[in-house]
Order: sequence, then structure tokens, then C-alpha cells
Amino acid sequence: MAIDAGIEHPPIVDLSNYEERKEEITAQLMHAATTSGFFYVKNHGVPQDLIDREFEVNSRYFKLPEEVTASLPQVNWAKHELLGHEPCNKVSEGVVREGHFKWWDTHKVADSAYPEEKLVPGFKQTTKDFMGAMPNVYDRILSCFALGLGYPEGFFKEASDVRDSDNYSVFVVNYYPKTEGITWKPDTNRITPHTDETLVTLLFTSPGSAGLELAAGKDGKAVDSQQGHYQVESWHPCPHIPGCIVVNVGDSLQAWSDGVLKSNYHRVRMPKPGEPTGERYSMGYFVWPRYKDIIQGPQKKYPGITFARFMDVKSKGFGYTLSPELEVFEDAQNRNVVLGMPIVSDGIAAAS
Ligand SMILES: O=C(O)CCC(=O)C(=O)O
Ligand SMILES: [Fe+2]
Repeated sequence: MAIDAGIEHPPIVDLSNYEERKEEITAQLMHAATTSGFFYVKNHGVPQDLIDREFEVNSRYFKLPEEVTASLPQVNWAKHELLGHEPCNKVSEGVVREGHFKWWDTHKVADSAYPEEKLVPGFKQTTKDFMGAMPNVYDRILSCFALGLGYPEGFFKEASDVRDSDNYSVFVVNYYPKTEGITWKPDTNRITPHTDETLVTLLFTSPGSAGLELAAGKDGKAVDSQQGHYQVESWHPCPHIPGCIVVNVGDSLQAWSDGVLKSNYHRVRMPKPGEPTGERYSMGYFVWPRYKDIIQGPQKKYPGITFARFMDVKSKGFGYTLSPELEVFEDAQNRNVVLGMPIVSDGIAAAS
């Protein structure tokens, strides 16, 4: 795959002195995005203290009693309701993942995602500060991709502007409970293999956390794309690197670049012997275009559909692979369903 032999993680791109180094940064980002589809950014400008505090408030959130989290709006992929608490994904041996989805204030109901202030003091304000620090990171990355692809520099910036009431970019925190003391079936994942629907995703992983792996496009071989069954030949680690944000290209940018930039499969697998077995957190800032945007490149490699339509189809797939129903989630795990860009195109082709 694209990650050079002997290098154990996707490339690191330095964002410092952005204005002076824009051309060099663009070349590095384009190289990473056309190969592994994943890269790290350092000197990104998000204060470490803010990242630490955001992890801390979220860890208190996930300790709340179930009656509290159950009283919040519930994420339901099948119904495309993507705000509030995301019910656990579980297999017979135990819970593998739980989530929390937050939106910008642009959307009137955004505040309903949060529990009462006294239950997790500082949660809402810290989260708002944290989300507020994201555009400075993704604006620069998306400007470079626009330039690298031959679009006007502000093309993706305009589509991803959260001040637009049609932009529903979402901040998702994943909580993976500790795994020690449980014998998991081989190949159980903490998050099932998938691609992200985004332009780009900014992912913050908890210190020391392992298990995030990616498969570059050529390694993800479609076995039966109608059924969404894929066989991935090899997975490559994407470990936590202090001071770095993991960034990955999502399906929307793959579509808008006519497949030049790769939205690659990734998963979080259970720890291998010797890896940490404690709880793991990741904070994913999902940079979306507006629902009305048609995510299609000049070559028209993918169907000319709006992001809203794309999400309709993709949410159904997520409803299956991330189902809160034990039987459904286990079935997706057992069949090793990998939800990627091709199944979505197939789904759209079949539906239209
Ligand atoms: O937890 C991680 O490291 C990855 C999470 C992820 O892929 C996602 O939330 O889409
Ligand atoms: Fe993901």
C-alpha cells in the first residue's frame, strides 16, 4: 500500500508558517491524500490544554448513569437522527463502543445534546471552545486540497462553512470501554470497518491509544459490492502520535476529486496482546459540505447527487453496521461488512 515499507504510520504534515509554506504543504497533503488517504498534522494551532480538557469533560459525560444519557436525544442512523447520545454497539461478550454527537449553535436544537450543566460542569462551554478551534485547522487543509485539485481556493471552505444553516458538520466522541477481563471473539472490532462521509475528518485519539487501522484503496478488494461485503487484505496502524491530529479524506472529497483523493476504509480493532486494555476515547470532528451541495467532480466519476441524498443512502448502511440491536450489530461483525464509498454508489445507482 501507499505507506512506504518500514514506515509504521501515515505521513506527518507540518502546518506551521502556513501562508509562506502553502505550496509545499499542498504538495505534501496531496501526496498523502492520493495514497494512504490518512495523514497527521502537527503545529496545527489547537492548544494541547484545550484538547486535554475536551477529553476530560467527555470522560465525565460517559460516566453518567444510563437514565441520564437515555433522556437525551438519541442518535439513530437508520432514521438519520444525528444528535445527542449514540446507544452502545454490543456483541454477546460486551459493549464495544458508545458515542455522543454534538452540533454547532447554527442549529436551534444543538443545545439539547447536552445534559444539565450541574451533571457535567463545563461540558458545554469546553466543547464549544473546542469546536470553535476546528475551522482554523480544516480551512487550511481544505484550501490546499482545493488548490491541489484546481478548484478556487475557497471552494471547500464555502461548502464547509458552519455559519450556513444547511451545514450540519458534527463532532462525535467515541467511547470504547475497557476490554480487559473479557475474551472477545477473534476479529471483534471496537468500530467496524467503514469510510467517513466527510470532506475531511479531524480525529483526536486518547494518549497511548492503539487499534486504529486503515486499508488503502488497493488493499480493499470488493468481493460482492451489491451486498457490501468487502475483503480487506491488509490493515495498517495509525497510532496515537503526541501533538498530532489524525486527518482522513472522506467520501465527499473523494467524490469531488473524481476519486483522486482516497476515502479509505478504517476500523478500531480490539487490543492485541501487550497493547493497552483500558478505556479508549476518540474525538472526531466531521467536516461536512452543505446538504444542498452536489458532490461531483468535473469528470463525473460518481453520480451527481446532493450530499443530503448521499447521506440518506449512507445512513442506511451505518444503521446496519452501527446498529444498537445486538443481533444486527453482531451479524455485521460476523460477516465482516465493510461500509465504503462503492456500496454507497451502488446503493444510489440501485435506488435511482
Ligand atoms: O476511534 C477512532 O480512532 C476512529 C473513529 C472513527 O473512525 C469514526 O468515528 O468515524
Ligand atoms: Fe471513521
